[in-house]
Amino acid sequence: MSDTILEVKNLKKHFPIKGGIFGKVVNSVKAVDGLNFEVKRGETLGLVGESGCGKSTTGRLLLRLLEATEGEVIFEGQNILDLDKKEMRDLRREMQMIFQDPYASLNPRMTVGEIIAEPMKIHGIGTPKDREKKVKDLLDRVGLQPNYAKRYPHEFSGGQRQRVGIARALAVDPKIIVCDEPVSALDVSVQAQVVNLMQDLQEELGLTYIFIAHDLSVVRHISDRVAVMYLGRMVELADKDELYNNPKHPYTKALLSAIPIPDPEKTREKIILEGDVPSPINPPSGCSFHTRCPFAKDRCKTEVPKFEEKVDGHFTACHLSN
Ligand SMILES: Nc1ncnc2c1ncn2[C@@H]1O[C@H](COP(=O)(O)OP(=O)(O)OP(=O)(O)O)[C@@H](O)[C@H]1O
Repeated sequence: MSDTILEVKNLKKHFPIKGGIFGKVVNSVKAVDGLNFEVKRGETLGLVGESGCGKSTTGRLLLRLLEATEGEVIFEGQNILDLDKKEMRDLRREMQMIFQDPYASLNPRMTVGEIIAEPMKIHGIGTPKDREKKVKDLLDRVGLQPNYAKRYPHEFSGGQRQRVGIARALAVDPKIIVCDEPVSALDVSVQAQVVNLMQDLQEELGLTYIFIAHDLSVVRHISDRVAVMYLGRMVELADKDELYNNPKHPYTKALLSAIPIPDPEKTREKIILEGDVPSPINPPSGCSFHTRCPFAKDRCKTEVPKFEEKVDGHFTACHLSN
Protein backbone atom coordinates (compact mmCIF):
# COMPACT_ATOMS: atom_id res chain seq x y z
CA MET A 1 0.00 0.00 0.00
CA SER A 2 1.36 3.39 -0.98
CA ASP A 3 2.44 5.77 1.73
CA THR A 4 0.59 8.58 -0.05
CA ILE A 5 -3.20 8.47 0.26
CA LEU A 6 -3.98 11.73 -1.52
CA GLU A 7 -2.13 13.75 -4.09
CA VAL A 8 -3.19 17.19 -5.26
CA LYS A 9 -1.89 18.63 -8.51
CA ASN A 10 -2.36 22.19 -9.74
CA LEU A 11 -5.77 22.38 -8.06
CA LYS A 12 -7.75 25.55 -8.80
CA LYS A 13 -11.18 26.91 -7.98
CA HIS A 14 -12.12 30.21 -9.59
CA PHE A 15 -15.64 31.38 -8.74
CA PRO A 16 -16.99 33.43 -11.67
CA ILE A 17 -18.24 36.96 -10.99
CA LYS A 18 -21.07 37.95 -13.28
CA GLY A 19 -21.97 41.53 -14.11
CA GLY A 20 -24.12 43.72 -16.33
CA ILE A 21 -27.66 43.03 -17.48
CA PHE A 22 -26.58 40.01 -19.55
CA GLY A 23 -24.88 38.35 -16.59
CA LYS A 24 -21.59 37.99 -18.46
CA VAL A 25 -18.61 36.68 -16.52
CA VAL A 26 -16.56 39.78 -15.80
CA ASN A 27 -13.98 38.40 -13.38
CA SER A 28 -13.42 35.59 -10.90
CA VAL A 29 -12.53 34.97 -7.27
CA LYS A 30 -9.32 32.93 -7.31
CA ALA A 31 -10.24 31.10 -4.09
CA VAL A 32 -7.81 28.25 -4.77
CA ASP A 33 -5.12 28.99 -7.30
CA GLY A 34 -2.77 26.11 -8.02
CA LEU A 35 -2.20 23.79 -5.07
CA ASN A 36 0.33 20.96 -5.18
CA PHE A 37 0.77 18.70 -2.17
CA GLU A 38 0.51 15.14 -0.87
CA VAL A 39 -1.18 13.68 2.18
CA LYS A 40 0.45 10.65 3.81
CA ARG A 41 -1.61 7.71 5.01
CA GLY A 42 -2.43 7.99 8.71
CA GLU A 43 -1.14 11.53 9.17
CA THR A 44 -2.85 14.75 10.19
CA LEU A 45 -2.10 17.55 7.79
CA GLY A 46 -3.01 20.92 9.30
CA LEU A 47 -4.15 23.70 6.97
CA VAL A 48 -3.84 27.25 8.29
CA GLY A 49 -4.03 30.82 7.04
CA GLU A 50 -6.08 33.98 7.48
CA SER A 51 -9.79 34.11 6.82
CA GLY A 52 -10.57 33.93 3.09
CA CYS A 53 -7.26 32.30 2.04
CA GLY A 54 -9.13 29.31 0.62
CA LYS A 55 -8.94 26.65 3.35
CA SER A 56 -12.62 25.63 3.28
CA THR A 57 -12.75 25.74 -0.50
CA THR A 58 -9.73 23.40 -0.57
CA GLY A 59 -11.43 21.00 1.86
CA ARG A 60 -14.55 20.90 -0.28
CA LEU A 61 -12.58 20.40 -3.49
CA LEU A 62 -10.77 17.41 -2.00
CA LEU A 63 -14.12 15.67 -1.40
CA ARG A 64 -15.55 17.02 -4.64
CA LEU A 65 -18.34 18.79 -2.79
CA LEU A 66 -17.30 21.61 -5.12
CA GLU A 67 -16.22 21.10 -8.72
CA ALA A 68 -12.65 22.21 -9.41
CA THR A 69 -11.85 24.65 -12.21
CA GLU A 70 -8.61 22.81 -12.97
CA GLY A 71 -6.25 20.22 -11.55
CA GLU A 72 -6.26 16.73 -10.10
CA VAL A 73 -7.19 15.17 -6.76
CA ILE A 74 -5.69 11.68 -6.75
CA PHE A 75 -7.07 9.43 -4.02
CA GLU A 76 -5.28 6.08 -3.77
CA GLY A 77 -4.00 6.42 -7.31
CA GLN A 78 -7.29 7.51 -8.92
CA ASN A 79 -8.11 11.05 -10.05
CA ILE A 80 -11.50 11.58 -8.40
CA LEU A 81 -12.25 14.53 -10.67
CA ASP A 82 -12.57 12.01 -13.55
CA LEU A 83 -15.20 9.86 -11.81
CA ASP A 84 -18.85 9.86 -12.86
CA LYS A 85 -21.68 10.46 -10.36
CA LYS A 86 -22.14 6.83 -9.38
CA GLU A 87 -18.40 6.17 -8.98
CA MET A 88 -18.09 9.36 -6.94
CA ARG A 89 -21.00 8.37 -4.70
CA ASP A 90 -19.31 5.04 -3.95
CA LEU A 91 -16.02 6.75 -3.23
CA ARG A 92 -17.61 9.24 -0.79
CA ARG A 93 -17.67 6.42 1.75
CA GLU A 94 -13.91 6.66 1.93
CA MET A 95 -13.81 10.45 2.34
CA GLN A 96 -15.90 12.22 4.94
CA MET A 97 -16.12 15.70 6.40
CA ILE A 98 -16.64 17.17 9.88
CA PHE A 99 -17.95 20.72 9.91
CA GLN A 100 -17.35 23.73 12.12
CA ASP A 101 -20.88 24.28 13.33
CA PRO A 102 -22.19 20.99 14.64
CA TYR A 103 -25.65 22.49 15.13
CA ALA A 104 -26.09 23.77 11.58
CA SER A 105 -24.81 20.50 10.13
CA LEU A 106 -27.21 18.25 12.10
CA ASN A 107 -30.83 18.11 10.96
CA PRO A 108 -32.88 19.31 13.98
CA ARG A 109 -35.88 17.16 13.01
CA MET A 110 -33.97 13.90 13.05
CA THR A 111 -32.94 11.95 16.14
CA VAL A 112 -29.24 11.50 16.71
CA GLY A 113 -29.66 7.82 15.86
CA GLU A 114 -31.22 8.69 12.51
CA ILE A 115 -28.51 11.27 11.81
CA ILE A 116 -25.70 8.80 12.43
CA ALA A 117 -27.45 6.02 10.50
CA GLU A 118 -28.24 8.21 7.47
CA PRO A 119 -24.87 7.84 5.65
CA MET A 120 -25.08 4.04 6.09
CA LYS A 121 -28.60 4.11 4.64
CA ILE A 122 -27.50 6.21 1.67
CA HIS A 123 -24.68 3.78 0.92
CA GLY A 124 -26.94 0.74 1.45
CA ILE A 125 -24.86 -0.57 4.34
CA GLY A 126 -26.46 -3.21 6.62
CA THR A 127 -30.04 -3.92 7.69
CA PRO A 128 -31.96 -1.49 9.94
CA LYS A 129 -30.98 -3.74 12.87
CA ASP A 130 -27.28 -3.71 11.90
CA ARG A 131 -27.43 0.06 11.61
CA GLU A 132 -29.07 0.41 15.00
CA LYS A 133 -26.30 -1.64 16.55
CA LYS A 134 -23.59 0.33 14.74
CA VAL A 135 -25.15 3.63 15.91
CA LYS A 136 -24.91 2.44 19.51
CA ASP A 137 -21.29 1.33 19.03
CA LEU A 138 -20.42 4.66 17.44
CA LEU A 139 -22.07 6.67 20.22
CA ASP A 140 -20.06 4.68 22.74
CA ARG A 141 -16.89 5.16 20.72
CA VAL A 142 -17.27 8.96 20.70
CA GLY A 143 -18.00 9.05 24.45
CA LEU A 144 -21.80 9.37 24.41
CA GLN A 145 -24.33 7.02 25.98
CA PRO A 146 -25.86 4.59 23.48
CA ASN A 147 -29.41 5.49 24.62
CA TYR A 148 -28.81 9.07 23.41
CA ALA A 149 -29.71 7.74 19.94
CA LYS A 150 -33.35 8.63 20.63
CA ARG A 151 -32.64 12.27 21.47
CA TYR A 152 -32.62 15.32 19.19
CA PRO A 153 -29.62 17.61 18.50
CA HIS A 154 -31.05 20.51 20.56
CA GLU A 155 -30.82 18.35 23.68
CA PHE A 156 -27.02 18.30 23.44
CA SER A 157 -24.21 20.72 24.27
CA GLY A 158 -21.90 22.01 21.52
CA GLY A 159 -19.20 19.48 22.38
CA GLN A 160 -21.70 16.59 22.41
CA ARG A 161 -23.09 17.71 19.05
CA GLN A 162 -19.62 17.68 17.57
CA ARG A 163 -19.19 14.14 18.91
CA VAL A 164 -22.39 13.25 17.01
CA GLY A 165 -20.90 14.86 13.88
CA ILE A 166 -17.79 12.70 14.32
CA ALA A 167 -19.89 9.55 14.83
CA ARG A 168 -21.81 10.34 11.63
CA ALA A 169 -18.55 10.76 9.69
CA LEU A 170 -17.25 7.44 11.06
CA ALA A 171 -20.44 5.51 10.26
CA VAL A 172 -19.26 4.54 6.77
CA ASP A 173 -15.70 3.59 7.86
CA PRO A 174 -13.89 6.33 5.92
CA LYS A 175 -10.14 6.41 5.37
CA ILE A 176 -9.77 10.16 5.25
CA ILE A 177 -11.67 12.91 7.07
CA VAL A 178 -11.54 16.59 6.20
CA CYS A 179 -12.13 18.45 9.47
CA ASP A 180 -13.16 22.05 8.73
CA GLU A 181 -12.60 24.10 11.90
CA PRO A 182 -14.11 21.27 13.98
CA VAL A 183 -13.47 22.86 17.37
CA SER A 184 -13.53 26.60 16.60
CA ALA A 185 -17.10 27.04 17.81
CA LEU A 186 -16.50 25.22 21.12
CA ASP A 187 -15.35 26.45 24.54
CA VAL A 188 -11.61 26.07 25.07
CA SER A 189 -11.98 23.30 27.70
CA VAL A 190 -14.29 21.34 25.39
CA GLN A 191 -11.96 21.89 22.41
CA ALA A 192 -9.22 19.86 24.11
CA GLN A 193 -11.61 16.97 24.82
CA VAL A 194 -12.83 16.81 21.23
CA VAL A 195 -9.29 17.09 19.82
CA ASN A 196 -8.12 14.29 22.15
CA LEU A 197 -11.06 12.13 21.06
CA MET A 198 -10.17 12.73 17.41
CA GLN A 199 -6.56 11.72 18.10
CA ASP A 200 -7.65 8.52 19.88
CA LEU A 201 -9.97 7.62 17.00
CA GLN A 202 -7.22 8.28 14.49
CA GLU A 203 -4.89 5.90 16.26
CA GLU A 204 -7.55 3.20 16.73
CA LEU A 205 -8.91 3.35 13.20
CA GLY A 206 -5.82 4.42 11.23
CA LEU A 207 -7.56 7.52 9.91
CA THR A 208 -6.00 10.29 7.85
CA TYR A 209 -7.05 13.84 8.75
CA ILE A 210 -6.88 17.13 6.96
CA PHE A 211 -7.41 19.57 9.78
CA ILE A 212 -8.42 23.11 8.82
CA ALA A 213 -8.17 25.74 11.55
CA HIS A 214 -7.43 29.34 12.46
CA ASP A 215 -5.97 28.46 15.79
CA LEU A 216 -2.27 27.74 15.36
CA SER A 217 -1.93 26.21 18.83
CA VAL A 218 -4.67 23.64 18.16
CA VAL A 219 -3.11 22.84 14.79
CA ARG A 220 0.30 22.38 16.40
CA HIS A 221 -1.20 19.99 18.93
CA ILE A 222 -2.96 17.71 16.47
CA SER A 223 -0.93 17.88 13.22
CA ASP A 224 2.03 15.88 11.98
CA ARG A 225 2.67 18.36 9.19
CA VAL A 226 1.30 21.85 8.66
CA ALA A 227 0.58 23.73 5.43
CA VAL A 228 0.18 27.51 5.36
CA MET A 229 -2.05 29.09 2.73
CA TYR A 230 -2.12 32.67 1.47
CA LEU A 231 -4.54 33.94 -1.19
CA GLY A 232 -5.38 30.53 -2.61
CA ARG A 233 -1.82 29.19 -2.69
CA MET A 234 0.39 27.23 -0.36
CA VAL A 235 3.36 29.26 0.83
CA GLU A 236 4.91 26.75 3.24
CA LEU A 237 4.59 23.09 4.24
CA ALA A 238 6.72 21.18 6.72
CA ASP A 239 6.72 18.83 9.69
CA LYS A 240 5.02 20.71 12.49
CA ASP A 241 8.07 21.13 14.74
CA GLU A 242 10.18 22.24 11.80
CA LEU A 243 7.49 24.73 10.73
CA TYR A 244 6.92 26.16 14.20
CA ASN A 245 10.63 26.25 15.18
CA ASN A 246 12.13 27.18 11.84
CA PRO A 247 9.54 28.95 9.66
CA LYS A 248 11.03 30.13 6.37
CA HIS A 249 8.28 32.13 4.69
CA PRO A 250 7.81 35.71 5.98
CA TYR A 251 4.04 35.13 6.09
CA THR A 252 4.41 32.04 8.30
CA LYS A 253 6.83 33.99 10.50
CA ALA A 254 4.27 36.76 10.84
CA LEU A 255 1.45 34.33 11.72
CA LEU A 256 3.65 32.65 14.33
CA SER A 257 4.85 35.95 15.81
CA ALA A 258 1.43 36.28 17.34
CA ILE A 259 1.50 33.00 19.29
CA PRO A 260 3.62 32.52 22.40
CA ILE A 261 6.51 30.04 22.42
CA PRO A 262 6.30 27.45 25.23
CA ASP A 263 10.08 27.51 25.81
CA PRO A 264 10.97 30.79 27.62
CA GLU A 265 14.64 30.47 26.53
CA LYS A 266 13.65 30.93 22.92
CA THR A 267 12.59 34.07 21.17
CA ARG A 268 11.00 34.44 17.81
CA GLU A 269 11.67 37.04 15.18
CA LYS A 270 8.72 39.44 15.25
CA ILE A 271 7.29 40.17 11.86
CA ILE A 272 4.35 42.49 11.79
CA LEU A 273 1.89 42.12 8.94
CA GLU A 274 1.13 45.42 7.29
CA GLY A 275 -2.10 46.21 5.49
CA ASP A 276 -5.13 44.08 4.81
CA VAL A 277 -5.23 40.84 2.88
CA PRO A 278 -5.50 41.78 -0.82
CA SER A 279 -8.55 40.53 -2.70
CA PRO A 280 -8.49 37.10 -4.37
CA ILE A 281 -10.38 38.78 -7.24
CA ASN A 282 -7.29 40.71 -8.30
CA PRO A 283 -4.39 39.17 -6.40
CA PRO A 284 -1.05 41.01 -6.54
CA SER A 285 1.34 40.07 -9.37
CA GLY A 286 4.47 37.99 -8.71
CA CYS A 287 4.51 36.69 -5.15
CA SER A 288 1.01 37.54 -3.96
CA PHE A 289 2.41 38.25 -0.47
CA HIS A 290 4.85 40.94 -1.72
CA THR A 291 2.47 43.84 -0.90
CA ARG A 292 2.65 42.94 2.80
CA CYS A 293 6.14 41.47 2.98
CA PRO A 294 8.72 43.60 4.82
CA PHE A 295 11.54 41.93 2.85
CA ALA A 296 10.09 42.12 -0.69
CA LYS A 297 12.56 42.80 -3.51
CA ASP A 298 11.81 43.88 -7.12
CA ARG A 299 11.81 40.25 -8.28
CA CYS A 300 8.99 39.44 -5.84
CA LYS A 301 6.71 41.93 -7.62
CA THR A 302 6.94 40.22 -10.99
CA GLU A 303 7.99 36.58 -10.61
CA VAL A 304 5.71 33.98 -9.03
CA PRO A 305 7.86 31.93 -6.63
CA LYS A 306 7.74 28.14 -7.12
CA PHE A 307 6.50 25.98 -4.24
CA GLU A 308 9.71 24.00 -3.78
CA GLU A 309 11.24 21.53 -1.35
CA LYS A 310 14.10 23.65 0.01
CA VAL A 311 15.29 21.21 2.67
CA ASP A 312 14.15 17.64 3.29
CA GLY A 313 10.34 17.75 3.49
CA HIS A 314 10.24 21.53 3.98
CA PHE A 315 8.48 23.29 1.09
CA THR A 316 8.39 27.06 0.62
CA ALA A 317 7.24 29.45 -2.07
CA CYS A 318 9.54 32.43 -1.50
CA HIS A 319 12.34 33.93 -3.60
CA LEU A 320 14.20 34.89 -0.45
CA SER A 321 14.10 31.69 1.58
CA ASN A 322 16.57 28.83 1.23
N1 LIG B 1 -19.46 30.16 -3.58
C1 LIG B 1 -18.59 31.17 -3.64
N2 LIG B 1 -18.73 32.15 -4.57
C2 LIG B 1 -17.85 33.16 -4.66
N3 LIG B 1 -16.78 33.31 -3.85
C3 LIG B 1 -16.59 32.39 -2.90
C4 LIG B 1 -17.49 31.26 -2.73
N4 LIG B 1 -17.04 30.50 -1.69
C5 LIG B 1 -15.92 31.12 -1.23
N5 LIG B 1 -15.65 32.23 -1.94
C6 LIG B 1 -14.52 33.16 -1.76
O1 LIG B 1 -13.33 32.41 -1.89
C7 LIG B 1 -12.34 32.87 -0.97
C8 LIG B 1 -11.87 31.72 -0.11
O2 LIG B 1 -12.94 31.36 0.78
P1 LIG B 1 -12.80 30.16 1.84
O3 LIG B 1 -14.10 30.08 2.57
O4 LIG B 1 -12.30 28.96 1.16
O5 LIG B 1 -11.67 30.73 2.81
P2 LIG B 1 -11.26 30.25 4.27
O6 LIG B 1 -9.78 30.33 4.32
O7 LIG B 1 -11.87 28.93 4.57
O8 LIG B 1 -11.89 31.37 5.18
P3 LIG B 1 -12.58 31.24 6.61
O9 LIG B 1 -11.48 30.86 7.54
O10 LIG B 1 -13.11 32.61 6.85
O11 LIG B 1 -13.64 30.19 6.48
C9 LIG B 1 -12.97 34.02 -0.21
O12 LIG B 1 -12.61 35.23 -0.84
C10 LIG B 1 -14.45 33.77 -0.37
O13 LIG B 1 -15.18 34.98 -0.31
